[in-house]
Amino acid sequence: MSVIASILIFCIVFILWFWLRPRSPNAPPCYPGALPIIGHGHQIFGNRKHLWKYLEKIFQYSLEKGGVLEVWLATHSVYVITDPDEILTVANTCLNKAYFYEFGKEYFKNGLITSEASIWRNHRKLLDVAFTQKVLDTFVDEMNAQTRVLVTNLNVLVDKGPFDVRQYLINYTLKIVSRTSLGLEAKDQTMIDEAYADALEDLIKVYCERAQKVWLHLSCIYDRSSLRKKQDYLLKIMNNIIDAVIVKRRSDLKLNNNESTQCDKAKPGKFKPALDQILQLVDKHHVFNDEEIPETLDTFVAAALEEHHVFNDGEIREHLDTFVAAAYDTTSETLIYVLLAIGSHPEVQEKILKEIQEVQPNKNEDISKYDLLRLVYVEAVIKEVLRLYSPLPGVARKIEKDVKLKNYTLRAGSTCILSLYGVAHHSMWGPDVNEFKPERWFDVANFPTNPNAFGAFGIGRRNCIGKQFALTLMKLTVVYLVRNYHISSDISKLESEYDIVLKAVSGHLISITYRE
Ligand code: HEM
Repeated sequence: MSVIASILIFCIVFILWFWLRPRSPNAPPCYPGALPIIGHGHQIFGNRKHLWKYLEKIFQYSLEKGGVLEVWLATHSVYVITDPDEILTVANTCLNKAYFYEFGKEYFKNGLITSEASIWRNHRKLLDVAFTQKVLDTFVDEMNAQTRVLVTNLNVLVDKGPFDVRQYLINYTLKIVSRTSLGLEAKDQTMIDEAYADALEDLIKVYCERAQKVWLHLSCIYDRSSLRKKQDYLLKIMNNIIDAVIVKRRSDLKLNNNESTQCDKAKPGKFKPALDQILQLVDKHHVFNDEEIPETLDTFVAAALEEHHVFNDGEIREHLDTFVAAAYDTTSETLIYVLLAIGSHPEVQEKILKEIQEVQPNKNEDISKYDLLRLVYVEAVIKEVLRLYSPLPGVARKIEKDVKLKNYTLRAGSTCILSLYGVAHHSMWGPDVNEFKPERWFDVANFPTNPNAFGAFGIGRRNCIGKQFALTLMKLTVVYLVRNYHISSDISKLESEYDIVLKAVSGHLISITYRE
Protein backbone atom coordinates (compact mmCIF):
# COMPACT_ATOMS: atom_id res chain seq x y z
CA MET A 1 0.00 0.00 0.00
CA SER A 2 2.78 2.38 1.00
CA VAL A 3 4.53 1.63 -2.35
CA ILE A 4 1.41 2.63 -4.32
CA ALA A 5 1.00 5.74 -2.20
CA SER A 6 4.65 6.71 -2.83
CA ILE A 7 4.25 6.23 -6.59
CA LEU A 8 1.06 8.32 -6.53
CA ILE A 9 2.72 11.10 -4.56
CA PHE A 10 5.73 11.01 -6.91
CA CYS A 11 3.44 11.29 -9.96
CA ILE A 12 1.46 14.18 -8.46
CA VAL A 13 4.65 16.04 -7.50
CA PHE A 14 6.13 15.43 -10.98
CA ILE A 15 2.97 16.70 -12.72
CA LEU A 16 2.75 19.77 -10.47
CA TRP A 17 6.41 20.54 -11.04
CA PHE A 18 6.04 19.98 -14.79
CA TRP A 19 3.07 22.31 -15.17
CA LEU A 20 4.03 24.97 -12.65
CA ARG A 21 7.75 25.32 -13.46
CA PRO A 22 8.61 28.68 -15.02
CA ARG A 23 8.83 28.55 -18.81
CA SER A 24 12.23 29.26 -20.30
CA PRO A 25 12.46 32.83 -21.68
CA ASN A 26 13.60 31.24 -24.98
CA ALA A 27 10.48 29.09 -25.30
CA PRO A 28 8.01 30.00 -28.06
CA PRO A 29 4.35 30.83 -27.28
CA CYS A 30 2.17 27.90 -26.28
CA TYR A 31 -1.14 27.04 -28.02
CA PRO A 32 -4.09 27.67 -25.65
CA GLY A 33 -6.04 24.88 -23.98
CA ALA A 34 -3.33 22.53 -22.64
CA LEU A 35 -4.43 20.32 -19.70
CA PRO A 36 -2.24 18.74 -17.02
CA ILE A 37 -0.93 15.27 -17.98
CA ILE A 38 -2.48 15.11 -21.48
CA GLY A 39 -1.37 18.54 -22.74
CA HIS A 40 -3.24 19.27 -25.99
CA GLY A 41 -3.87 15.53 -26.55
CA HIS A 42 -7.63 15.88 -25.98
CA GLN A 43 -7.89 18.45 -28.81
CA ILE A 44 -6.82 16.06 -31.59
CA PHE A 45 -9.51 13.41 -30.99
CA GLY A 46 -12.17 13.13 -33.66
CA ASN A 47 -12.39 12.06 -37.27
CA ARG A 48 -9.90 13.00 -39.97
CA LYS A 49 -11.94 16.06 -41.00
CA HIS A 50 -11.67 17.31 -37.42
CA LEU A 51 -7.95 16.54 -37.42
CA TRP A 52 -7.40 18.71 -40.50
CA LYS A 53 -9.49 21.59 -39.06
CA TYR A 54 -7.41 21.37 -35.88
CA LEU A 55 -4.09 21.37 -37.74
CA GLU A 56 -5.26 24.32 -39.86
CA LYS A 57 -6.07 26.26 -36.64
CA ILE A 58 -2.64 25.50 -35.15
CA PHE A 59 -0.88 26.56 -38.36
CA GLN A 60 -2.87 29.82 -38.46
CA TYR A 61 -2.07 30.50 -34.80
CA SER A 62 1.62 29.91 -35.45
CA LEU A 63 1.47 32.41 -38.34
CA GLU A 64 -0.23 34.97 -36.08
CA LYS A 65 2.40 34.45 -33.36
CA GLY A 66 5.30 35.12 -35.73
CA GLY A 67 6.04 31.62 -37.04
CA VAL A 68 6.93 29.41 -34.03
CA LEU A 69 4.52 27.75 -31.59
CA GLU A 70 4.61 24.98 -28.98
CA VAL A 71 1.96 22.31 -28.32
CA TRP A 72 2.10 19.42 -25.87
CA LEU A 73 1.29 15.77 -26.51
CA ALA A 74 1.14 14.71 -22.86
CA THR A 75 4.60 15.82 -21.61
CA HIS A 76 6.17 15.68 -25.10
CA SER A 77 6.85 19.05 -26.64
CA VAL A 78 5.94 19.58 -30.32
CA TYR A 79 6.98 22.82 -32.05
CA VAL A 80 4.98 24.05 -35.03
CA ILE A 81 6.95 26.29 -37.41
CA THR A 82 5.44 28.34 -40.24
CA ASP A 83 8.31 30.76 -40.90
CA PRO A 84 10.24 29.67 -44.06
CA ASP A 85 13.69 30.72 -42.78
CA GLU A 86 13.25 28.93 -39.47
CA ILE A 87 11.92 25.88 -41.33
CA LEU A 88 15.07 25.82 -43.47
CA THR A 89 17.25 25.96 -40.35
CA VAL A 90 15.47 23.01 -38.75
CA ALA A 91 15.16 21.04 -42.02
CA ASN A 92 18.89 21.17 -42.68
CA THR A 93 20.16 20.73 -39.11
CA CYS A 94 17.72 17.99 -38.04
CA LEU A 95 17.78 15.41 -40.82
CA ASN A 96 16.16 12.61 -38.80
CA LYS A 97 12.39 12.24 -39.07
CA ALA A 98 10.07 12.61 -36.04
CA TYR A 99 9.30 9.56 -33.92
CA PHE A 100 5.90 8.96 -35.52
CA TYR A 101 7.55 8.16 -38.89
CA GLU A 102 8.66 5.04 -37.01
CA PHE A 103 5.05 3.84 -37.33
CA GLY A 104 5.62 3.50 -41.08
CA LYS A 105 9.06 1.98 -40.70
CA GLU A 106 7.76 -1.59 -40.54
CA TYR A 107 6.88 -1.24 -44.18
CA PHE A 108 9.12 1.45 -45.69
CA LYS A 109 12.11 0.49 -43.52
CA ASN A 110 15.12 2.27 -45.03
CA GLY A 111 13.26 3.76 -47.97
CA LEU A 112 14.09 7.46 -48.32
CA ILE A 113 11.10 8.77 -46.35
CA THR A 114 11.73 6.80 -43.16
CA SER A 115 15.50 6.10 -43.23
CA GLU A 116 17.93 7.40 -40.61
CA ALA A 117 20.02 10.32 -41.85
CA SER A 118 23.20 8.20 -41.87
CA ILE A 119 21.70 5.75 -44.41
CA TRP A 120 19.64 8.38 -46.22
CA ARG A 121 22.71 10.46 -47.25
CA ASN A 122 24.26 7.70 -49.41
CA HIS A 123 21.04 6.26 -50.77
CA ARG A 124 19.65 9.66 -51.74
CA LYS A 125 22.85 10.50 -53.66
CA LEU A 126 22.56 7.22 -55.55
CA LEU A 127 18.86 7.49 -56.29
CA ASP A 128 19.00 11.16 -57.33
CA VAL A 129 20.63 10.01 -60.56
CA ALA A 130 17.52 7.99 -61.41
CA PHE A 131 15.37 11.16 -61.21
CA THR A 132 17.37 13.43 -63.52
CA GLN A 133 15.61 15.35 -66.28
CA LYS A 134 17.30 13.04 -68.80
CA VAL A 135 15.69 9.97 -67.23
CA LEU A 136 12.33 11.75 -66.82
CA ASP A 137 12.32 12.73 -70.50
CA THR A 138 12.32 9.01 -71.40
CA PHE A 139 9.04 8.60 -69.44
CA VAL A 140 7.12 11.25 -71.41
CA ASP A 141 5.88 8.86 -74.16
CA GLU A 142 4.64 6.37 -71.57
CA MET A 143 2.90 9.20 -69.70
CA ASN A 144 1.23 10.35 -72.95
CA ALA A 145 0.03 6.79 -73.62
CA GLN A 146 -1.41 6.32 -70.15
CA THR A 147 -3.06 9.75 -70.17
CA ARG A 148 -4.87 8.78 -73.40
CA VAL A 149 -6.16 5.70 -71.55
CA LEU A 150 -7.40 7.98 -68.74
CA VAL A 151 -9.35 10.07 -71.27
CA THR A 152 -10.88 6.91 -72.80
CA ASN A 153 -11.93 5.75 -69.33
CA LEU A 154 -13.49 9.13 -68.50
CA ASN A 155 -15.45 9.32 -71.76
CA VAL A 156 -18.26 7.21 -70.29
CA LEU A 157 -18.84 9.94 -67.68
CA VAL A 158 -19.37 12.77 -70.15
CA ASP A 159 -22.74 14.52 -69.60
CA LYS A 160 -23.51 12.23 -66.64
CA GLY A 161 -23.33 14.98 -63.98
CA PRO A 162 -21.06 15.11 -60.92
CA PHE A 163 -18.97 12.00 -60.31
CA ASP A 164 -16.17 10.89 -57.99
CA VAL A 165 -12.96 11.26 -59.97
CA ARG A 166 -10.68 9.85 -57.25
CA GLN A 167 -10.57 6.17 -58.28
CA TYR A 168 -9.83 7.08 -61.91
CA LEU A 169 -6.93 9.31 -60.92
CA ILE A 170 -5.58 6.82 -58.38
CA ASN A 171 -5.55 3.99 -60.94
CA TYR A 172 -4.00 6.28 -63.53
CA THR A 173 -1.16 7.64 -61.35
CA LEU A 174 -0.56 4.23 -59.80
CA LYS A 175 -0.28 2.71 -63.26
CA ILE A 176 2.27 5.28 -64.44
CA VAL A 177 4.27 5.12 -61.24
CA SER A 178 4.34 1.33 -61.18
CA ARG A 179 5.18 1.14 -64.91
CA THR A 180 8.07 3.58 -64.54
CA SER A 181 9.26 2.25 -61.16
CA LEU A 182 8.56 -1.47 -61.44
CA GLY A 183 8.27 -1.94 -65.21
CA LEU A 184 4.99 -3.78 -64.69
CA GLU A 185 3.31 -5.02 -67.82
CA ALA A 186 -0.38 -4.34 -68.39
CA LYS A 187 -1.38 -7.93 -67.56
CA ASP A 188 0.26 -7.71 -64.11
CA GLN A 189 -1.11 -4.29 -63.38
CA THR A 190 -4.46 -5.33 -61.91
CA MET A 191 -2.88 -6.71 -58.74
CA ILE A 192 -1.32 -3.29 -58.14
CA ASP A 193 -4.52 -1.44 -59.07
CA GLU A 194 -6.65 -3.53 -56.77
CA ALA A 195 -4.93 -5.52 -54.02
CA TYR A 196 -1.87 -3.28 -53.51
CA ALA A 197 -3.66 0.07 -53.77
CA ASP A 198 -6.45 -0.99 -51.38
CA ALA A 199 -3.98 -2.41 -48.88
CA LEU A 200 -1.79 0.71 -49.05
CA GLU A 201 -4.76 3.01 -48.52
CA ASP A 202 -5.87 0.94 -45.49
CA LEU A 203 -2.33 0.92 -44.13
CA ILE A 204 -2.11 4.71 -44.26
CA LYS A 205 -5.43 4.84 -42.35
CA VAL A 206 -3.91 2.51 -39.72
CA TYR A 207 -0.94 4.89 -39.33
CA CYS A 208 -3.24 7.93 -39.03
CA GLU A 209 -5.41 6.19 -36.42
CA ARG A 210 -2.29 5.29 -34.42
CA ALA A 211 -0.99 8.85 -34.67
CA GLN A 212 -4.30 10.23 -33.39
CA LYS A 213 -4.65 7.79 -30.47
CA VAL A 214 -1.76 8.96 -28.33
CA TRP A 215 -1.72 5.82 -26.10
CA LEU A 216 -1.07 3.70 -29.20
CA HIS A 217 2.23 5.55 -29.69
CA LEU A 218 3.60 3.23 -26.98
CA SER A 219 4.73 0.02 -28.71
CA CYS A 220 3.87 -2.07 -25.64
CA ILE A 221 0.17 -1.11 -26.04
CA TYR A 222 0.11 -0.96 -29.86
CA ASP A 223 1.68 -4.42 -30.26
CA ARG A 224 -1.28 -5.92 -28.36
CA SER A 225 -3.95 -3.99 -30.26
CA SER A 226 -6.25 -5.09 -33.10
CA LEU A 227 -4.79 -2.25 -35.17
CA ARG A 228 -1.38 -3.96 -35.05
CA LYS A 229 -2.98 -7.21 -36.31
CA LYS A 230 -4.55 -5.26 -39.17
CA GLN A 231 -1.20 -3.65 -39.99
CA ASP A 232 0.56 -7.06 -40.11
CA TYR A 233 -2.14 -8.47 -42.38
CA LEU A 234 -1.87 -5.54 -44.82
CA LEU A 235 1.95 -5.63 -44.82
CA LYS A 236 1.89 -9.31 -45.74
CA ILE A 237 -0.36 -8.64 -48.76
CA MET A 238 1.83 -5.79 -49.99
CA ASN A 239 5.19 -7.49 -49.42
CA ASN A 240 4.06 -10.62 -51.27
CA ILE A 241 3.03 -8.53 -54.30
CA ILE A 242 6.25 -6.50 -54.56
CA ASP A 243 8.53 -9.48 -53.83
CA ALA A 244 6.88 -11.40 -56.68
CA VAL A 245 7.38 -8.42 -59.03
CA ILE A 246 11.11 -8.23 -58.20
CA VAL A 247 11.66 -11.98 -58.68
CA LYS A 248 9.84 -11.94 -62.02
CA ARG A 249 11.63 -8.85 -63.26
CA ARG A 250 15.01 -10.29 -62.34
CA SER A 251 14.34 -13.51 -64.27
CA ASP A 252 12.98 -11.50 -67.27
CA LEU A 253 16.18 -9.46 -67.30
CA LYS A 254 18.31 -12.64 -67.19
CA LEU A 255 16.30 -14.13 -70.07
CA ASN A 256 16.85 -10.92 -72.07
CA ASN A 257 20.58 -11.03 -71.39
CA ASN A 258 20.29 -8.23 -68.85
CA GLU A 259 18.74 -5.80 -71.34
CA SER A 260 15.62 -4.12 -70.02
CA THR A 261 12.64 -4.97 -72.25
CA GLN A 262 11.25 -1.48 -71.69
CA CYS A 263 14.47 0.12 -72.78
CA ASP A 264 15.96 -0.39 -76.18
CA LYS A 265 18.28 2.44 -77.02
CA ALA A 266 17.71 1.91 -80.77
CA LYS A 267 13.99 2.65 -80.37
CA PRO A 268 13.23 6.15 -79.14
CA GLY A 269 10.42 6.45 -76.66
CA LYS A 270 11.26 3.36 -74.67
CA PHE A 271 12.23 3.78 -71.05
CA LYS A 272 14.08 1.92 -68.33
CA PRO A 273 12.06 1.46 -65.12
CA ALA A 274 13.80 2.23 -61.82
CA LEU A 275 13.66 -1.46 -60.81
CA ASP A 276 15.63 -2.48 -63.92
CA GLN A 277 18.17 0.23 -63.24
CA ILE A 278 18.64 -1.02 -59.70
CA LEU A 279 18.77 -4.71 -60.69
CA GLN A 280 21.31 -4.01 -63.40
CA LEU A 281 23.28 -1.97 -60.93
CA VAL A 282 23.45 -4.98 -58.60
CA ASP A 283 24.30 -7.34 -61.47
CA LYS A 284 27.00 -5.12 -62.99
CA HIS A 285 28.58 -4.56 -59.62
CA HIS A 286 28.83 -8.35 -59.31
CA VAL A 287 30.58 -8.58 -62.70
CA PHE A 288 32.94 -5.62 -62.37
CA ASN A 289 33.33 -5.64 -58.63
CA ASP A 290 35.67 -2.80 -57.67
CA GLU A 291 37.57 -2.71 -60.95
CA GLU A 292 37.61 0.39 -63.13
CA ILE A 293 34.12 1.34 -64.28
CA PRO A 294 33.64 1.12 -68.05
CA GLU A 295 32.53 4.38 -69.68
CA THR A 296 29.54 2.75 -71.37
CA LEU A 297 27.76 2.02 -68.09
CA ASP A 298 24.69 4.07 -67.34
CA THR A 299 25.30 7.09 -65.15
CA PHE A 300 23.12 5.55 -62.45
CA VAL A 301 25.14 2.34 -62.36
CA ALA A 302 28.44 4.21 -62.57
CA ALA A 303 27.52 6.55 -59.72
CA ALA A 304 26.69 3.60 -57.53
CA LEU A 305 29.87 1.76 -58.31
CA GLU A 306 31.92 4.84 -57.54
CA GLU A 307 30.19 4.93 -54.18
CA HIS A 308 31.18 1.24 -53.68
CA HIS A 309 27.65 0.49 -52.70
CA VAL A 310 24.86 -1.51 -54.27
CA PHE A 311 21.45 -2.30 -52.91
CA ASN A 312 20.50 -5.68 -51.53
CA ASP A 313 17.09 -7.24 -52.29
CA GLY A 314 15.51 -5.84 -49.15
CA GLU A 315 16.69 -2.32 -49.93
CA ILE A 316 15.42 -2.57 -53.50
CA ARG A 317 11.94 -3.39 -52.21
CA GLU A 318 12.06 -0.64 -49.59
CA HIS A 319 12.94 1.99 -52.19
CA LEU A 320 10.35 0.81 -54.69
CA ASP A 321 7.63 0.62 -52.03
CA THR A 322 8.53 4.14 -50.96
CA PHE A 323 8.46 5.53 -54.51
CA VAL A 324 5.07 4.01 -55.27
CA ALA A 325 3.51 5.07 -51.96
CA ALA A 326 5.06 8.57 -51.98
CA ALA A 327 4.08 9.19 -55.57
CA TYR A 328 0.56 8.03 -56.32
CA ASP A 329 -1.44 9.45 -53.42
CA THR A 330 0.21 12.88 -53.43
CA THR A 331 -0.08 13.22 -57.20
CA SER A 332 -3.64 11.94 -57.56
CA GLU A 333 -4.90 14.09 -54.67
CA THR A 334 -3.19 17.19 -56.10
CA LEU A 335 -4.87 16.46 -59.44
CA ILE A 336 -8.26 16.33 -57.70
CA TYR A 337 -7.62 19.80 -56.24
CA VAL A 338 -6.50 21.01 -59.69
CA LEU A 339 -9.77 19.79 -61.25
CA LEU A 340 -11.83 21.31 -58.43
CA ALA A 341 -10.00 24.63 -58.85
CA ILE A 342 -10.13 24.91 -62.65
CA GLY A 343 -13.66 23.52 -62.71
CA SER A 344 -14.69 26.43 -60.50
CA HIS A 345 -12.71 29.03 -62.50
CA PRO A 346 -13.81 28.79 -66.17
CA GLU A 347 -11.65 31.81 -67.08
CA VAL A 348 -8.54 29.92 -65.92
CA GLN A 349 -9.62 26.89 -67.94
CA GLU A 350 -9.96 29.03 -71.08
CA LYS A 351 -6.45 30.43 -70.59
CA ILE A 352 -5.10 26.91 -70.20
CA LEU A 353 -6.82 25.88 -73.43
CA LYS A 354 -5.42 28.87 -75.27
CA GLU A 355 -1.89 28.02 -74.16
CA ILE A 356 -2.29 24.37 -75.15
CA GLN A 357 -3.52 25.38 -78.62
CA GLU A 358 -0.53 27.69 -79.08
CA VAL A 359 1.96 25.07 -77.93
CA GLN A 360 0.44 22.08 -79.77
CA PRO A 361 -2.43 23.02 -82.11
CA ASN A 362 -3.05 19.42 -83.21
CA LYS A 363 -5.33 17.96 -80.56
CA ASN A 364 -4.38 14.41 -81.53
CA GLU A 365 -0.64 14.89 -81.21
CA ASP A 366 1.33 13.75 -78.18
CA ILE A 367 2.83 16.40 -75.92
CA SER A 368 6.62 16.34 -76.25
CA LYS A 369 9.25 17.18 -73.65
CA TYR A 370 9.76 20.49 -75.56
CA ASP A 371 6.02 21.29 -75.41
CA LEU A 372 6.10 20.69 -71.67
CA LEU A 373 8.72 23.42 -71.22
CA ARG A 374 6.47 25.92 -73.00
CA LEU A 375 3.36 25.16 -70.92
CA VAL A 376 4.15 27.88 -68.39
CA TYR A 377 0.57 28.87 -67.56
CA VAL A 378 -0.40 25.24 -66.93
CA GLU A 379 2.57 24.98 -64.57
CA ALA A 380 1.53 28.19 -62.77
CA VAL A 381 -1.97 26.76 -62.25
CA ILE A 382 -0.57 23.55 -60.75
CA LYS A 383 1.84 25.45 -58.49
CA GLU A 384 -0.96 27.74 -57.33
CA VAL A 385 -3.06 24.69 -56.42
CA LEU A 386 -0.10 23.15 -54.58
CA ARG A 387 0.34 26.44 -52.72
CA LEU A 388 -3.26 27.09 -51.79
CA TYR A 389 -4.37 23.54 -50.97
CA SER A 390 -1.03 22.12 -49.70
CA PRO A 391 -1.64 18.38 -50.33
CA LEU A 392 1.20 17.53 -47.94
CA PRO A 393 0.57 20.23 -45.33
CA GLY A 394 3.39 19.37 -42.95
CA VAL A 395 6.43 17.21 -42.35
CA ALA A 396 8.12 16.52 -39.00
CA ARG A 397 11.63 16.21 -37.62
CA LYS A 398 13.27 14.97 -34.44
CA ILE A 399 15.12 17.64 -32.44
CA GLU A 400 18.18 15.75 -31.20
CA LYS A 401 20.28 18.74 -30.04
CA ASP A 402 19.06 22.18 -28.94
CA VAL A 403 18.38 24.28 -32.06
CA LYS A 404 18.77 28.05 -31.84
CA LEU A 405 16.29 30.03 -33.95
CA LYS A 406 16.13 33.83 -34.32
CA ASN A 407 14.07 34.36 -31.13
CA TYR A 408 13.66 30.93 -29.56
CA THR A 409 15.53 27.74 -28.73
CA LEU A 410 14.00 24.35 -29.60
CA ARG A 411 14.85 21.86 -26.89
CA ALA A 412 16.58 18.53 -27.57
CA GLY A 413 14.21 15.55 -27.23
CA SER A 414 11.24 17.34 -28.78
CA THR A 415 9.48 17.08 -32.16
CA CYS A 416 9.13 19.81 -34.75
CA ILE A 417 6.37 20.09 -37.36
CA LEU A 418 7.50 22.06 -40.41
CA SER A 419 4.25 23.50 -41.72
CA LEU A 420 4.37 23.70 -45.53
CA TYR A 421 0.75 24.92 -45.35
CA GLY A 422 1.94 27.76 -43.11
CA VAL A 423 4.62 28.83 -45.59
CA ALA A 424 2.02 28.77 -48.38
CA HIS A 425 -0.31 31.01 -46.33
CA HIS A 426 2.37 33.35 -45.03
CA SER A 427 1.76 37.11 -45.34
CA MET A 428 4.75 37.35 -47.75
CA TRP A 429 2.28 36.19 -50.46
CA GLY A 430 0.40 39.47 -50.08
CA PRO A 431 -3.13 40.45 -49.01
CA ASP A 432 -4.65 38.03 -51.58
CA VAL A 433 -2.80 35.05 -50.03
CA ASN A 434 -6.04 33.03 -49.70
CA GLU A 435 -7.18 33.60 -53.29
CA PHE A 436 -6.61 31.26 -56.24
CA LYS A 437 -4.56 33.41 -58.62
CA PRO A 438 -2.26 31.56 -61.06
CA GLU A 439 -1.21 34.98 -62.44
CA ARG A 440 0.76 35.68 -59.26
CA TRP A 441 3.47 33.32 -60.58
CA PHE A 442 4.24 35.88 -63.35
CA ASP A 443 3.95 38.98 -61.16
CA VAL A 444 7.67 39.53 -60.59
CA ALA A 445 7.15 42.80 -58.67
CA ASN A 446 4.95 41.23 -55.99
CA PHE A 447 6.20 37.65 -55.90
CA PRO A 448 7.80 36.71 -52.54
CA THR A 449 11.57 37.12 -52.61
CA ASN A 450 12.18 34.35 -50.06
CA PRO A 451 13.72 31.39 -51.98
CA ASN A 452 11.70 28.95 -49.83
CA ALA A 453 8.32 30.62 -50.39
CA PHE A 454 7.14 27.63 -52.46
CA GLY A 455 7.54 24.65 -50.16
CA ALA A 456 4.94 22.16 -51.42
CA PHE A 457 7.69 19.62 -52.23
CA GLY A 458 9.51 20.18 -48.96
CA ILE A 459 12.19 22.63 -47.86
CA GLY A 460 15.89 21.86 -47.39
CA ARG A 461 18.03 18.87 -48.28
CA ARG A 462 15.44 16.17 -47.58
CA ASN A 463 12.96 17.51 -50.10
CA CYS A 464 10.90 15.54 -52.61
CA ILE A 465 12.95 13.43 -55.03
CA GLY A 466 9.93 13.09 -57.34
CA LYS A 467 9.16 16.80 -57.77
CA GLN A 468 9.89 16.96 -61.51
CA PHE A 469 8.24 13.60 -62.12
CA ALA A 470 5.07 14.85 -60.41
CA LEU A 471 5.05 18.22 -62.20
CA THR A 472 5.58 16.57 -65.61
CA LEU A 473 2.80 14.07 -65.02
CA MET A 474 0.37 16.68 -63.70
CA LYS A 475 1.04 19.05 -66.62
CA LEU A 476 0.32 16.27 -69.11
CA THR A 477 -2.87 15.30 -67.30
CA VAL A 478 -4.18 18.87 -67.30
CA VAL A 479 -3.41 19.24 -71.03
CA TYR A 480 -5.28 16.05 -72.01
CA LEU A 481 -8.26 16.74 -69.76
CA VAL A 482 -8.70 20.39 -70.77
CA ARG A 483 -8.24 19.76 -74.49
CA ASN A 484 -10.94 17.08 -74.37
CA TYR A 485 -13.44 18.36 -71.80
CA HIS A 486 -15.13 21.36 -70.23
CA ILE A 487 -14.65 20.64 -66.53
CA SER A 488 -17.07 22.04 -63.97
CA SER A 489 -17.08 21.97 -60.22
CA ASP A 490 -17.93 23.98 -57.12
CA ILE A 491 -14.96 24.43 -54.85
CA SER A 492 -16.98 26.44 -52.33
CA LYS A 493 -18.33 23.05 -51.14
CA LEU A 494 -14.82 21.72 -50.56
CA GLU A 495 -14.13 19.87 -47.32
CA SER A 496 -10.78 18.23 -46.65
CA GLU A 497 -9.61 15.47 -44.33
CA TYR A 498 -6.12 14.67 -43.12
CA ASP A 499 -4.72 11.26 -44.12
CA ILE A 500 -1.05 12.38 -44.01
CA VAL A 501 -1.90 13.60 -47.51
CA LEU A 502 -4.75 16.11 -47.47
CA LYS A 503 -7.82 14.68 -49.22
CA ALA A 504 -10.78 16.48 -50.74
CA VAL A 505 -13.78 14.75 -49.17
CA SER A 506 -15.91 15.96 -52.05
CA GLY A 507 -14.00 14.08 -54.72
CA HIS A 508 -17.34 13.62 -56.44
CA LEU A 509 -17.94 17.24 -57.36
CA ILE A 510 -16.49 17.09 -60.89
CA SER A 511 -18.58 16.99 -64.08
CA ILE A 512 -17.34 16.89 -67.68
CA THR A 513 -18.77 17.65 -71.11
CA TYR A 514 -17.04 17.35 -74.49
CA ARG A 515 -15.35 20.36 -76.05
CA GLU A 516 -16.34 21.16 -79.62
C1 HEM B 1 2.19 16.43 -56.01
C2 HEM B 1 2.98 15.44 -55.75
C3 HEM B 1 3.98 15.39 -54.62
C4 HEM B 1 4.10 16.17 -53.50
C5 HEM B 1 3.23 17.36 -53.08
C6 HEM B 1 5.23 15.68 -52.75
C7 HEM B 1 5.70 16.23 -51.57
C8 HEM B 1 6.78 15.75 -50.86
C9 HEM B 1 7.28 16.32 -49.63
C10 HEM B 1 6.71 17.57 -48.95
C11 HEM B 1 8.32 15.56 -49.21
C12 HEM B 1 9.12 15.73 -47.92
C13 HEM B 1 8.58 14.72 -46.93
C14 HEM B 1 9.21 14.74 -45.57
O1 HEM B 1 10.14 15.50 -45.30
O2 HEM B 1 8.73 13.97 -44.72
C15 HEM B 1 8.47 14.50 -50.16
C16 HEM B 1 9.43 13.51 -50.07
C17 HEM B 1 9.55 12.47 -50.96
N1 HEM B 1 8.82 12.28 -52.12
FE1 HEM B 1 7.39 13.49 -52.83
N2 HEM B 1 5.76 14.59 -53.41
C18 HEM B 1 5.03 14.39 -54.56
C19 HEM B 1 5.27 13.44 -55.53
C20 HEM B 1 6.25 12.48 -55.48
C21 HEM B 1 6.55 11.54 -56.53
C22 HEM B 1 5.86 11.49 -57.88
C23 HEM B 1 7.55 10.72 -56.06
C24 HEM B 1 8.27 9.56 -56.72
C25 HEM B 1 8.28 9.26 -57.96
C26 HEM B 1 7.88 11.16 -54.71
C27 HEM B 1 8.82 10.58 -53.90
C28 HEM B 1 9.25 11.11 -52.71
C29 HEM B 1 10.30 10.51 -51.90
C30 HEM B 1 11.04 9.21 -52.19
C31 HEM B 1 10.49 11.37 -50.80
C32 HEM B 1 11.52 11.23 -49.68
C33 HEM B 1 12.74 12.06 -50.09
C34 HEM B 1 13.89 12.01 -49.12
O3 HEM B 1 13.70 11.98 -47.89
O4 HEM B 1 15.02 12.00 -49.62
N3 HEM B 1 7.08 12.24 -54.41
N4 HEM B 1 7.54 14.64 -51.16
